[in-house]
Amino acid sequence: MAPKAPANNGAVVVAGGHHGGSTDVGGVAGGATTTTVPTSVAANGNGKQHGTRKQRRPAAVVVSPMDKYWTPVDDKEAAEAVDDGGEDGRRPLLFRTYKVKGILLHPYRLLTLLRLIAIILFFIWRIRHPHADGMWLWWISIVGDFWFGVTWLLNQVAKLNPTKRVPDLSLLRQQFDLPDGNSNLPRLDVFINTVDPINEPMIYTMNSILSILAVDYPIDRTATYLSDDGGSIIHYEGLLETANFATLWVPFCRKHSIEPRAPESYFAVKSRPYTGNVPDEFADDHRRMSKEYDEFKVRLDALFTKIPERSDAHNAEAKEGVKATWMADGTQWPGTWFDPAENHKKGQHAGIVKVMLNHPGDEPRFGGPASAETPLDFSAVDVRLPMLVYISREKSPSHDHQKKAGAMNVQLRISALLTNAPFIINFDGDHYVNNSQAFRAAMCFMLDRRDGENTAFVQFPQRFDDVDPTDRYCNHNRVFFDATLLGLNGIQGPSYVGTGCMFRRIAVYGIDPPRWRTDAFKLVDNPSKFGSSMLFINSIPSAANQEWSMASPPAHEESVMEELNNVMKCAYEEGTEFGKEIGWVYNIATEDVVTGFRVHRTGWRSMYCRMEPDAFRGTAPINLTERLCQILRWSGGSLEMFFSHCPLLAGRRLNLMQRIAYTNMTAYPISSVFLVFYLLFPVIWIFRGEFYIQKPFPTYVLYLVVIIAMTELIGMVEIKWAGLTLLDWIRNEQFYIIGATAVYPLATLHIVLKLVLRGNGVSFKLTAKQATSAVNEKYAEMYVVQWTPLLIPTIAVIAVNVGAIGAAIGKAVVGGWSLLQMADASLGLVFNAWILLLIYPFALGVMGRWSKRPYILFVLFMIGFAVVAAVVVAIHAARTGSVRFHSGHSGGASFPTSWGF
Ligand SMILES: O=c1ccn([C@@H]2O[C@H](COP(=O)(O)OP(=O)(O)O[C@H]3O[C@H](CO)[C@@H](O)[C@H](O)[C@H]3O)[C@@H](O)[C@H]2O)c(=O)[nH]1
Ligand SMILES: [Mn+2]
Repeated sequence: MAPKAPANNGAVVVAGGHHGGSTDVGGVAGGATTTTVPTSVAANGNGKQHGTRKQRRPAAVVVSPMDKYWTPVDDKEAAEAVDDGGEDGRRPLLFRTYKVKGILLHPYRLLTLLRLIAIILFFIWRIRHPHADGMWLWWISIVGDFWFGVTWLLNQVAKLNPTKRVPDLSLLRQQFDLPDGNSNLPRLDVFINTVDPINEPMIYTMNSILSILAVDYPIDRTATYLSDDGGSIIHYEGLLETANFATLWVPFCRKHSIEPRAPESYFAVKSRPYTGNVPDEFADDHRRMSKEYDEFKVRLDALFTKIPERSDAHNAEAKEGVKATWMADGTQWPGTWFDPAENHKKGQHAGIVKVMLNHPGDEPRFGGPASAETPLDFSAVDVRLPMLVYISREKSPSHDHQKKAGAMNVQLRISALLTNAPFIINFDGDHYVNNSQAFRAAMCFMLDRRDGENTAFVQFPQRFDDVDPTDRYCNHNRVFFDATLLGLNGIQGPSYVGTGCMFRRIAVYGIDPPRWRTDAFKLVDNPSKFGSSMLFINSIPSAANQEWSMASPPAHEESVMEELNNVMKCAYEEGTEFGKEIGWVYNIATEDVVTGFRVHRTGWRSMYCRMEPDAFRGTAPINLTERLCQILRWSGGSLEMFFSHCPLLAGRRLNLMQRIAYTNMTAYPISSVFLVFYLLFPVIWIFRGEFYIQKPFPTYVLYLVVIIAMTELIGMVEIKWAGLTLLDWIRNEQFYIIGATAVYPLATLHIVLKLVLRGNGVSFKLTAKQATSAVNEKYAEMYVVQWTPLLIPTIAVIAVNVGAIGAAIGKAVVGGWSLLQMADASLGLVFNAWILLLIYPFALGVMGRWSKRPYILFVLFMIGFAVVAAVVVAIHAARTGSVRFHSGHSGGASFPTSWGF
């Protein structure tokens, strides 16, 4: 997204340097969609353009209402950059920095300060009044409230300086694209991972690959590496089909400048404005492509039957007893077989690397007119395809493969030998490029003159296609992606959260950023930590040079092929620093956060890049159980990181605020222990009458009301600057509570067991992706109830709170409450009802299909209250012989707290 360029600002940049007084920045290389609208042109002839004012409005970037409250803060720098016009080899200014306008920022900070004062006063007051009906509960709640206060503060301080950075695509184009259609942009290796063609439907992975191949980036400067952790021939042949289909799809995308460039998503939208240059051919081409794509999908599906049939035929001939899986060329598949056999099963097979599309060379190659083989006219389109490589690393039962992190470290070495691009971008198999300008956008940060060379990675937000409109399970994580990460962006940069992140290769290698290099600095101080491959070690210096450009396609000599085999062996990493100081970090369920942490700790910074339309999109687990498993992995991994890589002790290269942010990001599951206590506390209601956790009660409630109201106020300011909806905010609260009851206590327990008993941490369980195309019903997956013990604690919390409300009603019927007691009791009820409201999405989740009619849930709740109330009345009647109203004495265990927010 891009805040509107300030209209009357002399600093709206058109750097003169390279292009003299040229006003043409609308180069249409590779299907670019940039438009230039010169309003007045008065170049003064010396390369500086004082009289020129242009509104540059890249068509792919739309001004969003989310940007209303932001204002640019780098006008001066931008103006200076225009003045020196890139002279003396100075890099241009490729993004603009925005901060929240004072009208929101000042109240936001002030409210934070006021709430801090309020909670401090609250604690002082509580400590001075140690009165309660149960002192042990009082103590627990004091510790709990203190912990909530601290974590709230940790969470909040990292958000006090939100910073947005908006890439300037047209300036990048102007600075790096050459008039002859070539480009000076740096080279980029794309990593994409998959494990299983069923659990991660292959159609996603192949769509993702197609969208990457069709990206608007110099064709000879990207190479895509698919890592297949299943060693599956289906992926291998699927990728061959895809490479083949890409010869039509990619030129089609370029010819008509279509978006998005993943066919499944493209064809899902029925109509959209045309932005290409050959509108009269579009309708025909579109129809043909749609047909071709359908046929392509049929071919992909057919692989699941074709290959077994082919193999059966071969096996019948061979008659050896083993049922091998055969490749099309009549040789045995080195990876996993359909009928697993020794050395041909998951977790035990040879390594495979196969270049499917070779480097295309740096000369444009135009297609031909429509013909029998090529049904579309590509005579004015560059039909080259970027390089594409299939990798399946060696697996053996004697080695821990370290899941995704292990796969990525192999990609790191293979790509170093083949293309060795200074930059790397990574995708999960189900995430595709939704905005063809995304790679360029990330480059704006890497190449900017300010902190570009100290920037290790550019993280994009994760956006999802398959989430239901109300985002029941908070899959979008809007508060995190649109508020928290902008906060970090104002410190040392966003944390690395996985898919959709561009890296500087040497930062992944653990090398120091320029800012922290001393005179004694050596790029490779100790080669052996990189392992034994000299080819790999020798590739490091060129990876450090972002201008480094491969003159010719990589050679596939025998020696290189041999070395490729060597670096993907399980044993390669023995005695090296891979998984520790080099590459993606091992032995943790969230390799992403901890890898980013290591990079930040080395002194690098990172940048956050949101754009409109979304850069990348993917699928999210919308089944409650899958979603809970996912956050179990995340929270378990985070907590593990808190103990194994303690952010507080990270050293001076990690900004103090960043350290605080990482502490909060990793220690957050601990809060749940207190939270569960609070949420289950109403159980006392059911068995006892009056019960106060803090006396004098009215003052206590007053404090809580103030503190909670302030949280909500802060939240309301936050949703304004972050551009969130109220629902986004509520979902975030709700899922926090659901996580805190269902998952975080378990994650905490896991880690305690691991620390105390040296057991295993939380492991990486793949989230199953649903195949949307396979089912007719929308969000069908959301209605599936999959039983898991993870559901128990939250169900217990629901039961306790329904029980508490029912008991209160029952007691109100039979008890003789005074007005004051009634007031106390109703406060208690508000708390119970509030808990139920927060847990509501979970309750819907366990209702399965019934949740299509949410009123059923209310009916169930009512029945629950009535039943419990009736039981209370009945017990009372049994005890006293009759139902006498106005007897016993009962009160409210009113129980709001200051938790969490
Ligand atoms: O042995 C394995 C297991 C997983 N993966 C890949 O890892 C990716 C992420 O797996 P997924 O099950 O989709 O996890 P998510 O929770 O959806 O992933 C989020 O969280 C992960 C960390 O927990 C990050 O690595 C991801 O980038 C981020 O999208 C997928 O592409 C998998 O193919 C492998 O390559 N090998
Ligand atoms: Mn995923």
